[in-house]
Amino acid sequence: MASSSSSSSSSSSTGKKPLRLAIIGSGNWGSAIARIAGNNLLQYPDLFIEEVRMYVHQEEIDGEKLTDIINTRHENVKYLPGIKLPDNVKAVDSAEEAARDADLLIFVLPHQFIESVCKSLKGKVAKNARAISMIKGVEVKNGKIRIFADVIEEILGCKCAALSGANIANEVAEDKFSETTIGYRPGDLATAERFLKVFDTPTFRVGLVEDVAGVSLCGALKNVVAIAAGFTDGLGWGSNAKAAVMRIGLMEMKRFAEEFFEGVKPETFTETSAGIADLITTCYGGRNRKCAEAFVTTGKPFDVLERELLNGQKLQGTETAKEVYEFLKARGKQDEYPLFRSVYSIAYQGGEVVNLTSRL
Ligand SMILES: NC(=O)C1=CN([C@@H]2O[C@H](COP(=O)(O)OP(=O)(O)OC[C@H]3O[C@@H](n4cnc5c(N)ncnc54)[C@H](O)[C@@H]3O)[C@@H](O)[C@H]2O)C=CC1
Ligand SMILES: O=C(CO)COP(=O)(O)O
Repeated sequence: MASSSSSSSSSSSTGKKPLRLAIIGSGNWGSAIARIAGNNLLQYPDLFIEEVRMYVHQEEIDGEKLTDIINTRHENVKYLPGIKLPDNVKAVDSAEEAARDADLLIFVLPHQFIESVCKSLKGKVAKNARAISMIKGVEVKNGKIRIFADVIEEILGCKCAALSGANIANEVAEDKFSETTIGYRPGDLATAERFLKVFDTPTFRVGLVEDVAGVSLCGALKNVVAIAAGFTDGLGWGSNAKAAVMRIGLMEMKRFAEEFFEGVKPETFTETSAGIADLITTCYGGRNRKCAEAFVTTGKPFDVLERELLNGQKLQGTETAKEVYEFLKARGKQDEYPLFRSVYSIAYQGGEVVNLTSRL
């Protein structure tokens, strides 16, 4: 596993044109990452074009367009309030405009929107551009499962890495210390190192691992475990129960990845920020945990809780629980993943939450 580094080579010394960065997404995490990327680009003027265009799914807030608010007040008042974005981050309301002439693309949208946004970019991104997926989710379609780095690669035709880690967006935005992990394709360390320059700061330390699928699956599957952790909180079951759910959840995550994806490295799950560290932070401080706790204490369904508690931000864990369950059921394997199965049953089939651990 490579660790974080900061090489000082510049494009002027290599005679290359500076690279244009685009950010496709501007939610809670998208905005936190725009702050880091915008600031970092200014440190490498020979390597990167200063302006970074950020795609904003347009909406009006008190009669004003969100893009106008971001471009004038330099704050995403809805999804990351109270945090100043650098002036070189320019909000645009079309993914196509954000991606125009981009050499590096960051995909950071809730997973349910990625396919339609990528399709709007089909044929409009250079084949030698490089992308990175920060999406925590999987696509399940026609009985097949794919990580979003693969979806992006297939639709756009350019190579795609993945970034995931123990990264509660608000903490990262406040420069509280975090680590993260970039997973890169075999032999493509160069792309990872380029993105490392975009993201690495003294308080946001980037590690590298040659494992796009492992990094992506950690990010997606830990959200299902976080729902279970939230259930234990709602039940008032205490720390031991939550730790048990997290341990069993980590085992199911790892086994699922090894069973259905080739080349996944076990140590991605146990040694990186994308693995065990993200599982811990999400089970203690994330939105999935929070809504699952409220599901138990209020009896309200998840879609209502998402609207009431998250102010437009999106839950990923419930959708992923459903997608993973459907994928497993199609193979008759749902009973081999009892925690994943219990989360699905409680969230979607009216299963009793007190039975969360009865099959484990
Ligand atoms: N928020 C966090 O702490 C972290 C989130 N992530 C992951 O990053 C990804 C993006 O998450 P966030 O930036 O937090 O998003 P978010 O949860 O804040 O979602 C809201 C975003 O979705 C956009 N949106 C709503 N409807 C849309 C549509 N029809 N088409 C396109 N966009 C639409 C909204 O405009 C807004 O930008 C997710 O997969 C999440 O799991 C990863 C690490 C940390
Ligand atoms: O992925 C996250 C932290 O790394 C955020 O998790 P939630 O989506 O549960 O808030």
